[in-house]
Amino acid sequence: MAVYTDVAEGELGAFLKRYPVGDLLSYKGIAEGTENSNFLLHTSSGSYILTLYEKRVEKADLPFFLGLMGHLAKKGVSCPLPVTAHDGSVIGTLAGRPAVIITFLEGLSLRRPTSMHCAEVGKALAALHLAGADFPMTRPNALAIDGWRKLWNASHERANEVEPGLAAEVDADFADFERNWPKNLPKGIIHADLFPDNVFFLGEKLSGLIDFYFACNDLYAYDVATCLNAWCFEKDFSFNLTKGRALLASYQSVRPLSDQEKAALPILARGSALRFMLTRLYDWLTVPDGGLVMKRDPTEYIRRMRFHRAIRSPSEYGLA
Ligand SMILES: Nc1ncnc2c1ncn2[C@@H]1O[C@H](COP(=O)(O)OP(=O)(O)OP(=O)(O)O)[C@@H](O)[C@H]1O
Ligand SMILES: N[C@@H](CCO)C(=O)O
Repeated sequence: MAVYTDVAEGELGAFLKRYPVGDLLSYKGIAEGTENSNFLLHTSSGSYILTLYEKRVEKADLPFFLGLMGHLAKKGVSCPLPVTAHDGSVIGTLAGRPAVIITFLEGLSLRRPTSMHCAEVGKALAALHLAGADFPMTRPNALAIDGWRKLWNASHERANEVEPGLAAEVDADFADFERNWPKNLPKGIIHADLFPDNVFFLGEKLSGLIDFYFACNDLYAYDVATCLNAWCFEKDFSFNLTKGRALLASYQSVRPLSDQEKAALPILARGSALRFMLTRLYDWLTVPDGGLVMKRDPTEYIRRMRFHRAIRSPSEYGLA
């Protein structure tokens, strides 16, 4: 459930008068999502999404996220467009939270993507990387190695409760990443959280990308590695080579990977698996049960870390 902050109808009606969206007809909270409070609005001019930003999104980062969506949409990436208020501002305040209205995207996210969907994602990710190349703002990745370290320090003591031996396993990974993490690969704007719940489809065609609230400047191949983790593993934690091949081939049909990027995929995929394991582990250990925050299982990403550790050649991901 991701409606942390409730909004009264009168308050919302008054807020909407600031935007060229017509009159409010109805609204409801959206259960999906974990980070922010989202509402679906129906107004006399159509459908919109209202987002109230909660704890993890820094207000100072909002101009980057919203500017990026506007930039990408202008360049033909199908993503929500922030609605500008009559006074020229984009970020307002509602129920004591920073609040934004974005356009509604048609489509559905998938629970069981096929290799055809993986191919669509690969192509869209590469198009996003190209379209972001001339975006003028920058944002460092708050969840790069230093950020992982903070999460790990906060979780280390209780890590073995989740999986016996996890503390020593992750300590060894950190030592490896701090020595060997690739630095000189092509870099630019990445989505950094392009999971199936953030991609909409109409049938087999991708209809849009959402949730740019982890977007930042980092290695393009790291974003590819995150997608391999999020899209190409089955529920039994096996890697689906057909899906990997489809995602990577269609990514490369738009933006070919260099030999260095290909060679780095195993360590990037392992690092990305650690990053999602750590945010999940932190929530698992710190967020009270039965609360509003949806906790995700960290062990799914421990399995992925182990899979990548055993990779001997990037061709095992289906790289041509
Ligand atoms: N522009 C949009 N068009 C249609 N639906 C949207 C749009 N933006 C968000 N949604 C809906 O709201 C839900 C939550 O959005 P979003 O993923 O941005 O939230 P979040 O709290 O940041 O979640 P998380 O970071 O966990 O993915 C989505 O799953 C989708 O159902
Ligand atoms: N995609 C993240 C959650 C929120 O960004 C995960 O699956 O852990």
